[in-house]
Formats: sequence, C-alpha cells, structure tokens
Amino acid sequence: MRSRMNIRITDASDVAGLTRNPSPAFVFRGRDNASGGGAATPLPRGTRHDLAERISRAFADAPQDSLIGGALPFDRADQDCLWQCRAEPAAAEAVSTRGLPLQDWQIAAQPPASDYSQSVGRALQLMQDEAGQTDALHKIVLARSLLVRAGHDIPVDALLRRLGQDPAVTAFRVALPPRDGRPVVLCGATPELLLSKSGAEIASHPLAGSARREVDPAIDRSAAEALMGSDKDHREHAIVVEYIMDSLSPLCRELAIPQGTTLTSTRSMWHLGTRIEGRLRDMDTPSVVLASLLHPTPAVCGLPMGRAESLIRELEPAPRDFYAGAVGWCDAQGDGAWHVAIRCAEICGAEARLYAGAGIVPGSDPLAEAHETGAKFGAFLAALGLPADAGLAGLIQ
Ligand SMILES: C=C(O[C@H]1C=CC=C(C(=O)O)[C@@H]1O)C(=O)O
Repeated sequence: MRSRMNIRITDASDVAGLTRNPSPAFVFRGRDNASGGGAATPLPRGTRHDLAERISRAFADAPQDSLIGGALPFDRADQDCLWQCRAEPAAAEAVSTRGLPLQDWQIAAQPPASDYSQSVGRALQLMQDEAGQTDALHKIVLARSLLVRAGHDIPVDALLRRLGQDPAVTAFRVALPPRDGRPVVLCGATPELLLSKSGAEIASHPLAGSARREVDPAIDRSAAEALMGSDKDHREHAIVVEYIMDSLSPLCRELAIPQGTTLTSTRSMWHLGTRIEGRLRDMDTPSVVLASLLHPTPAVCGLPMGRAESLIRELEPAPRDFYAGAVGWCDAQGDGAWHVAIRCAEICGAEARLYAGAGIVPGSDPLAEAHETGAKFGAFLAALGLPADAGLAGLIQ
C-alpha cells in the first residue's frame, strides 16, 4: 500500500484568494517520493458537513492527476484549509539552511507548565467524581504551547528538511489562512497515521502512551520496557484503538489488527502503537472524507468525545486551530494519506507556536504529563536549533 508521499505544490494563491503566494501550499515528506505541482487553488472553505460535496465537485472537472491536500482543524465546527493542484514527480531541491539555528530567540510557555499540571489535576478530579456515571469522562488529551520568537523570519523549508531527517515521521508544511495579510504555515513532523487509502485498502496507525527517549541505550531500553509494561498507558492506548475499530467497522468488509499493540519510536519518543488494516465496502469514499469521519480520535481529544471537546475548550487557554487536526492529501481516485497534526507549530514570520498534548486517564500523574508534553516539544525545538529540553523549563527534574 502506498502510505507515504512526498508532495510539493508550487505557485499557490493564498487561502482567501486575495494575493499570490510564492510558497508551496502543501508539502509532505515521508518514505515514498511523489509530488504535486503547478498552480494550487484554494478549495472553497467549509466544514466536515459539506466536505464530501466540495471534494466531489472539485474533482468533477479536474484532470486525472489532480490532488487535494491541506489541513482539517481540530474543532469539527471550524473551517478546513484545503488546496487543489496537479501531481508531478518529486524533484530533488537544494534547500538553504540559512536562518537555522534560530538567532536572538525567546520562548514563553503558554500556559506555564505548572498551570498545565493544575488543569490535568482538575480533569483527573472530574474523572474521579464522575466515575460510574453515564457519560462519565474516561479520557481527555490536554495540550499546552510554547511561543518561540526569533530575531528574524523562521526559514520553513530548512526547518522541514531538518524535521524530515527522522525516518519514523512524516514531515509536513501546509499553508493556512493568512493573518493580518501575512502568510501562516502549519509545519511539523508527525509520527501518527490517521488514515491511508489505496483502492479498497485502508490503514490507520494510532499512537497513545508515551515515554521520552534517553541517550544512554540501557536507560532508553528500560524506558521502553516500562512503557510496554504500564497499565495506565495501555488503558490510554486501548481507548483509541477501540474508537477507531468501532468507527471503521461499519465501513469495512474486513478489519484487523495484524500485529497487536507494539512499541514504536521516533528519535525522541517511544509510543505504544497499533496498526489497523481494513478493506472498504465502498472504495469510492475519498480518503479525506474517511479521515474527517475518524477525527478527532481519543489520541487527541478524549472519550466521550463531546465531553472531552467541551472540557478542552474550558481548560486550554487558547483554541487549537489546526493543531491536533489532520493533514494530508487525496488524489482523484480518493486514495491518499492523512496524518494526525501533532509535533507541529503554526509559523508566521519570526514566530512559531509549538503544541504538545498528553492523554489523561485515571492513574495519570499531573507532573509526569507536563514532563511528557515537554519531551514532545523536543524534536521540533532541536530542528529549530534550540535546546531540546526547553519545554521542560519550570518543571522539577
Ligand atoms: C497529542 C499528542 O500526542 C498523541 C499521540 C501520541 C501519544 C500521545 C500520548 O501518549 O498522550 C498522544 O495521544 C501530541 O504529541 O501533541
């Protein structure tokens, strides 16, 4: 199955269609190399309610090598940001590394790590108070952000190149709606496949349950073993797998978990992961529509979903926008790959807002969850040339 692509779209106009934007509208760098090019046009914006209709209309008169790609927001009521363009073979490009490492930078934790721990504590208290009730909260994923300000514009292409050096991730950049007339991009390196589709075959590879990688190989191995033996992390993980199996099963004639739950890793994190594979009943449903049906999984939201969504709104100080949404691409046959938009930042000029979240279930420890989010910032911070442990500032080591 073709599950990873390298897509580059050039010569895009901005989302509002007001100005020309010379930067690519979307780029995905994974194991397979493929790319799209030519003029990218913004799809009319809308929500998941009219997504299938907009996709079908967009492909109706488009050439066979046409692609749609971009970002779905975390909040299902918000508008997505999708682009249409023609696919073209991947071209090797020289990327300047000028601007990295960042110079004259400052980092602000928003909220501070201690406030984040308090919110985790509140969610845990709520779970305890509601235990046994109908509609009780079983899991919530709470996120925090780091605002990085540099003394110069952040070079997104160079950053993408550095993020893509980890073979376990899909590095991406997606042009978002401009802010005050200035270009905004979502850029990151996600390890989590929400959904890929090739013909009737689909796959999903949810991750939940995490431990920070260690430099010393023996300590690193024990961290992995502790994660694999952790009841709390397996409960946190199983909620995601069950949700995805339940959501996909009505759409599939076959659905299986061939290898069970295994350890997976990026260069900076260990995770529990479960690859799910299926065969669709109706192979004409486009991958982006399937992704929007699955999103948001309890790897980024919680269970029950509606309760978790409203508590996230209450406990997180700022809207997530496209963090914890989905990013990906879809071709005219409906095939494509959509990834969970994590380990990423929204970048505008000299500013990047990095996001990281952690799944909370009964038994979670507020301080450990703050550390976990701190560790999840590590890969992005390192790619910017900043201290990888800057997200741990303010936490007792
Ligand atoms: C929500 C994030 O990670 C998710 C994916 C993998 C492991 C997770 C965890 O262990 O909490 C999260 O569910 C994030 O990185 O911002």
